[in-house]
Amino acid sequence: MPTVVRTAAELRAATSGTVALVPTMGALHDGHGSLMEHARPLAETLVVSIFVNPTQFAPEEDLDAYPRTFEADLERCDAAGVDVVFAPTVEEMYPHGLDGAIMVDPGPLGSILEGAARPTHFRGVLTVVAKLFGLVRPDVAVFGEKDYQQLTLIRLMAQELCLGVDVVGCPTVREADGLAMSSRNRYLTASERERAAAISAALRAGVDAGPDGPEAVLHAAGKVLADAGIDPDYLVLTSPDLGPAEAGRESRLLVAARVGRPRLLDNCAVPLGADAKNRGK
Ligand SMILES: Nc1ncnc2c1ncn2[C@@H]1O[C@H](COP(=O)(O)OP(=O)(O)OP(=O)(O)O)[C@@H](O)[C@H]1O
Ligand SMILES: CC(C)(CO)[C@@H](O)C(=O)[O-]
Ligand code: BAL
Repeated sequence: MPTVVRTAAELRAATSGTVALVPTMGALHDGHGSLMEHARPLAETLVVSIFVNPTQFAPEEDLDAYPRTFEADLERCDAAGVDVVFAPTVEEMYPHGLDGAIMVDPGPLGSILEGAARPTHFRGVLTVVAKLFGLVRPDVAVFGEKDYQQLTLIRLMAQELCLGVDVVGCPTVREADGLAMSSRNRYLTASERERAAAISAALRAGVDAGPDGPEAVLHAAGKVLADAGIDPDYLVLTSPDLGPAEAGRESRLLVAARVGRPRLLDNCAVPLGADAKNRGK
């Protein structure tokens, strides 16, 4: 079993050599498993953090209801060869309280897409990730592409604040019908769960329409969502770094939609126009 540590002092004693970190909020599934597998060969010590971070939840969100499955999480970490599970208390992470703390400003990229729907979210995410980097001192940290804007912002933060951590992204792990795995999928009823498959189907339709250009991509993806009765919060095509999409280039198609209780996210790469046609040859 991994060594479970709760404080910064215990963490220091438990880690040595090069360190890889996989930050999570627990309720671990195969998506997290793939991050651990990816991270395992990258360093001598593999640390997984499990911390449901209050500052990234708005008051009306599901902080209290967020699934907590610590014993099962430990088993999963054990199976993935994790050395250390860092599961701090809120007091350990926020010794000066949740309001009085210094917070990381995510800048303009933090207020679009997810940030438009959750205005304080990325401030909380970047702050806790910066703290985790400071506590764990990883050489490398691994995050999922499922939360693409989060990954983009963490990469940017590591560069701009010269944190000396190599930020690595991993592909999204999906259920058999294409739905991106997510801890919040458990909030879906059986009929919502069936309907939710349309989100990844919409992305696939968007990719297929890539050779015909950006408008065709958005139209094809939007139609699949509409046919399933899903009204997306956003469905956008951007450049890989979340700027404007450029014809003839690789782009990113991102979607967020509420299906019943949870807000589901997904995204994928979409080659556009000439680029997509060339790849098809
Ligand atoms: N299906 C997935 N494939 C790959 N990585 C994933 C997947 N789901 C989550 N991750 C990654 O795991 C890390 C921890 O995420 P988190 O604990 O919030 O899980 P989650 O399933 O995304 O939960 P939530 O439902 O709250 O969004 C993040 O880097 C996230 O991008
Ligand atoms: C990166 C993270 C662990 C920070 O709390 C969280 O946002 C998540 O699980 O994606
Ligand atoms: N994986 C993103 C965490 C959140 O929604 O708070």
